[in-house]
Parts: sequence; C-alpha cells; structure tokens
Amino acid sequence: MTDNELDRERARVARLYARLDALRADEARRLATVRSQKVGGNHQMRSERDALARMHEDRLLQLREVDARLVFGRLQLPHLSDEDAEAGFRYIGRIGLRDEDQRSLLLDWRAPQASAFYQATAARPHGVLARRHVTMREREVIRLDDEVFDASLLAEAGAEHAVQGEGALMAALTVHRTGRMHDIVATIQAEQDRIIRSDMRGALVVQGGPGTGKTAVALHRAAYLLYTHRERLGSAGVLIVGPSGAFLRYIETVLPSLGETGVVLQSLGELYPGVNATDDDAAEVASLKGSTQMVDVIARAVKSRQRVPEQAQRLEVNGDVLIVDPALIARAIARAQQSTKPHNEARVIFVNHALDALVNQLATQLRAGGYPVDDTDMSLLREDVRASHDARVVLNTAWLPMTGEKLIQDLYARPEWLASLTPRWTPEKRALLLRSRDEPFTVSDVPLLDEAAELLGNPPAAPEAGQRERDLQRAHDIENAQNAIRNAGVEGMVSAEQLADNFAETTVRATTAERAGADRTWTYGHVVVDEAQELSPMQWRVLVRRSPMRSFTIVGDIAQASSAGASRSWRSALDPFFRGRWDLEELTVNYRTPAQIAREAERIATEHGLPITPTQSVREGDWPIRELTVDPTTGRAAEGVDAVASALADAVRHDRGIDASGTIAVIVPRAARASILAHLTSDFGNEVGAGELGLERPIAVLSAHESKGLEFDSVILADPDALVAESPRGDAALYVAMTRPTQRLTMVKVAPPAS
Ligand SMILES: Nc1ncnc2c1ncn2[C@@H]1O[C@H](COP(=O)(O)OP(=O)(O)OP(=O)(O)O)[C@@H](O)[C@H]1O
Repeated sequence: MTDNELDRERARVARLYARLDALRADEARRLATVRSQKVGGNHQMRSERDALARMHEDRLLQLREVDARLVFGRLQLPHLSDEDAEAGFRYIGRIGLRDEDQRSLLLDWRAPQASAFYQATAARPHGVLARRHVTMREREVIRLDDEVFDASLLAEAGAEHAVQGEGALMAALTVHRTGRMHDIVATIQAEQDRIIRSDMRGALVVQGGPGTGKTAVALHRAAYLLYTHRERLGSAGVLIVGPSGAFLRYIETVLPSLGETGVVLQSLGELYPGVNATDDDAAEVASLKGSTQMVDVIARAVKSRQRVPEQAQRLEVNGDVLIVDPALIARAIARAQQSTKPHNEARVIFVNHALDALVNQLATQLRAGGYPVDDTDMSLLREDVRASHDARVVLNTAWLPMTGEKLIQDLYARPEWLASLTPRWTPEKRALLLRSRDEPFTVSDVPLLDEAAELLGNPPAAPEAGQRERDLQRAHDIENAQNAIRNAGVEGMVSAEQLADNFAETTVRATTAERAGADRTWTYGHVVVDEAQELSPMQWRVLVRRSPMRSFTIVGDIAQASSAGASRSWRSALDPFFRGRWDLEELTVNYRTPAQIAREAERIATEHGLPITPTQSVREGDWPIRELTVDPTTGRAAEGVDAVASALADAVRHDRGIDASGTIAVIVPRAARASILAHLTSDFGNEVGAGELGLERPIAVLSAHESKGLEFDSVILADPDALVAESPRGDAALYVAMTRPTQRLTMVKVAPPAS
C-alpha cells in the first residue's frame, strides 16, 4: 500500500468524521433549544419537552459511542449512482450517515446493501469490484487491506493490491485482550454474517466449539435485529441472558459500540426481579431444582394453600354466631379454581363466593330469629362479615395470599409440608431441598421463584386496581407522543412508544429496558441466550415465558456443558419447549485459540468422551503449551509453603517475562481458590483480582465456571486433575478452561502421591 493511498483514504475518512461532528453539533444545539424552552406549568407540555430532550440526549450518546473506528470498510462497485457515493465507493460503518442533501456518505453495516461487504468472495463477488478493510485506531486510519475481485482492476492495481483479506482479521485476533469483549463488525466472516442476518421468527440455535465466535455473532445479531425491526423491538425490547455477572460485564460494551443501548442484560441469577443470586447450590441440589419434577411440587404447594377445613368453624359477626360448614368453603374454592386464574387473583373470586354464602347463611339465621332482612340489610351484613376478624381468619386459612418468595422459603424450611407434597420422594431426596428461611436464594432458586409467581399471580401488595388507569395513561401518552413527533418533524427517528416511555412521570419514568427488566411478566420481542448449553429445563421454562412467541437466538456448545442441570443434546434441551421448531447453524472456525492449544484441548476432551465439535483454528500460536508438575511433598512444601500456589506464582512471572502487558487468567479448582488468591495477592498485590473484579485487573483468579465465555492472552491452569474431580461434569469444565487463551497455556499439574 502506498503512502499516497493511505493519505487519500485518511482524507476521505476525515470527511466522514467532519459530518459526524456536524451532526453532533446539530444535535447538541437542538438539545439546548429544547432544554431552554419555557413551557409554563402544564405538566403535559413539560413531559413532552423532557421526552424530546431525552431523545436528543440518546442520539448524542449514540453518536459519541460510534466515534472510535466509525468506518471500517469500503466497497468499490460498478454502478453506483452519484447520489450514492463519490467515485464508485461505498463506505461501510457503524451507523449510516447522510450529507445535508440526504446523499449517503456512510452505509450502516446492517443495511441490506452492506451485506456484500461480508459476503463477497473471489468466486462469488456479489457485484463487488474490490473490497477494502480500513483498520483504525480511534479516529486514525492505520492500515488498509484490499481484496480485488475484478480482473481488470487487478491488472491496474498491480501485485501490491492483490488479495490480503486475512490481514485485518489477523490483526484483530492477535491484539491484547482487555477484559472487555470488542465488536467484530469490521471483520465478520461470511458464515457468521449469514447467521447474523437470518430471519427473526422462531428459534435459531448456533452450535460451535470454543472460540468460534458464537457470543460475537449473537450480539451482532441482536444489533442487526434492533436495526431491522426497530419499531417492534424498540418497544418490546431484547433480552440477553448470560451465565454470570462477570460474563455480562465482559460483553456489556459490545452493543453500545454498535450504537445500541436499549437491551436488557441479565444473568441467570437475575431473571426474577428483586433477586440477584450469584451463588449456586451443590451439583446434586442444583440438578434437582433444575428438573421439571419441581413444576409439580410447586403446583401442589400452591394448591395446598387452597384448603378446605376438616371441621366446621365457628365465627362471630357482631355478636351473631355462624357455624361454617366445610362444604361452604369447598364450594367457594371450587368456583375460584374453575376460573383458572392465578392463586392471588382467584382469591378474589373465592372471597366473594364465600362472603355471599356466609351472608346468606347469616340472613337466613336472622330471618329464622324473626328479624326481617331486606336488600339494603344484605349489603350491610356483607360489610359486617367482611370486617369480622373471625371471618378473615377462616378465609385466609382456606386461601392464603402469597408471594413467590414466601412460598419457596416455606417449601425449603418446612420439612413436613414438603413431605406432604412429595409422598413418593425418599427422605434423602427431600433433604436436598432443606434450608433455613434466611439463607439467600441461589441461581437455581430463580426459576422456582418464577414458577411460583406464575401460579400465584400479582402479589396482594400490588392489587390489580390501577392497571386500568395505567393502561389509559399509556394510551394517552402514545397519542401525545405521536403529536409531538409530528410537530418536531422527527418521524422515523423515534417511535411513539419509545417517546411515550419518556413521558411517564418521574415515579414511573423509565426506558423500555428499565421497565422490562423490572417486570416479571414483560414479554420481549427477542431473547438471546448465551452459553445456552448450561440451562436446566426449569430455566428454559422461565425464558419461554419471557418470549411466548419463541423468537430466540440460542448459542452454545453442548460439549462445554458443565453445570449440573445442563442437557446432553440440543434436542433434549429444546424439544420440550420449542416442539422441534428450531433451526440449527454450526460454526467451526476457531478465532480465539491457537491451533496447538485447541488440538490438545480437543484430544483430552475426546479422551473423556465429550461430544465435541472439532474446530479449525485460524492460526498457529507462537508458544507451545507449557506443562509443569509440582510435587507437594518436596522442596519448599516441606517448609509449609503451598507448592501449587507458589508454582502458579512462578508461572505468572514466567509469562510476564514473555509479555508484560497481557491479561492472565489463573483458573483454579474451587476448593483451592481462596488460598491461591491469597498467595498471588501477596506476590502481585492489586494486580490480582478474583471473579468479576479479575476482569479489571491484569491477573484474574477464576474458577472454571467463572471463566465460561471469557478469554485472556494467557491462561495458567492449576491442578487439572482436581478440576476434573471437583464436579460431575469436571471434564467439560477442564475443556472450557483450556480453551480460554488467545496466546499461551500453562498447565500446573500435581504429582500423584508416591505409593
Ligand atoms: N469475524 C471475527 N473477526 C474478529 N474476531 C472474531 C471474529 N469472530 C470471532 N472473533 C473473536 O474470537 C473470539 C472468540 O469469540 P467468541 O467469544 O464469540 O466465541 P464463542 O464461540 O462464544 O466461544 P466460547 O464458546 O469458547 O465461549 C473473540 O475474541 C471474538 O472477538
């Protein structure tokens, strides 16, 4: 590439930035104007102004987020009209930009015409004469890679312009990892692009070995769907589910860098609003809680809160005594159950029927005693019965209002009750669920809470009254939003629903994402599930509730399934919920792990009988796998030094000798985590962090579970045998751990005790 060409390209890119800056300045001006408007005391006008201000703020934020590496590609096309671009070039970038005359300057990578950038090959050029990858550092063009597909251009360009397509990809793959995932928008490969752009309907499963770009593809697909179905997904929202808080932190900057901020990211422990579970149960317990046996147990638990008393009960109303026949309660319960409404909502029907029957009984009793009772008296009697303490006790005992939290806590803390609900379970099996009421909920409890809440309905504290008013207010807000959009001349830039979100009063003021995340009954337009192989049937039930239309992108690798409740095949995991209506795509190219590391990980996984999908690494690494064996009975171990921890510290030092500024993960068996962390912290101070904090530090100490989905320049693995032995799916955990590095792998083994 000549310097001249680089300069020419820099000049063109500078023009795109000039336009971005101008748009930003415009937006900032509009925002200032809206903010300075005096709108008097009228609430509606104030909220319209605030909503418009918020729209400009969001747009400004978006323009800021896409600043770094705004443009990354150029297509040379034969038939570009002047309106489209100058000199036959079409630039591809993070967002679309137009000049003042609405001529396209930069094409959004998600636009249909941009697909050729990702799809064109020499064999099938899709009408493209040449493709250029423009590599940037912030705003500066640092490198150009050209692929020429047209024979005449090839001759014109000479040898220096011949195919160099791998260059940009290789440059992207070998950069230092930072603890934050980067977007891959500049180098999406053709097979990935096809998946990203596939139809939104139904469930799409993307299966692939480690490092094949599943997470990257899933996130870019979310961005693509938001762009392509802006109206629908803008108001219904997109939910992205990952295995842990650390994983969500790792991926959280990808969508904003693609100009998308409105998605909801939740870990499996956060799917139930109000609970943020981070720890999970022991494997056996998690496996039981994850199985669909719990559906029946919870249904029985709820049903058992609708209870016909065994004996007649006595209740006093204003000095009159009523003997309540169990049959009266039984009839009221039956009527309420016929409604098939959730427990707390059906309770209203139960109470109404029971009150009617009690009032009739009381009236009959009074009449028999010689007191005439007319219609007015009946409604007074009803109030008397309702207000009676005894009646409240009788009705509550028969049909107790409940929250999901209370139901699940009771289930675990009251062994006799659990026994009555699970007559066929062994005592040992029941004992797995036993727990005191004050212990925090675990990740495996979350789907049980959700199941319970589904059957219970609105908790008593949030009565249905008010919903109608909220609906009316919402309709009103949408109408106002439509007017405001028309008046401001911003049609197409924001939907009425989105703007209406901003109208709401401060107490309810929230974006779609905030409202969706806080509402258990929210149904999303699309759900992306990462590391989906880990999900238990109970977790799938929750997710299908969140998108009853079953519009899903499901990515994972069955061979990496290491959690207790995980499935052994996509078919067994998904068929019960998607009834066979899901498509499978496979990714096979490994973009992360150097070939020699991937081969060794696959060899060991195969030895353990894991159903792996072999991958094809795009590159050989520069370093062979380093293996060290520690004998814990010799050397400094005899002086009480933790031999494994000190060997790990040496391995860290060795690695830093090779590359002082890379990221290192020390992946350790759970049982040794605390002592290894302490040892490494004493050697390396606050360069070391554990778990989520590890992503902020150069040296992360992680369990294999915590390392799921993440990647580091270098991985140092402590005691692989212990890692395999520590859980029923330890072999898969080892496979996960070995496939995290982008450059180097060190295995610190422990010598078996001499016999
Ligand atoms: N087309 C691409 N261009 C540049 N980098 C890519 C591309 N595809 C994938 N990568 C990079 O490869 C690495 C692995 O990608 P990703 O984490 O999405 O893989 P995965 O299949 O989800 O892996 P795992 O199952 O092991 O968690 C990431 O650093 C990602 O940015």
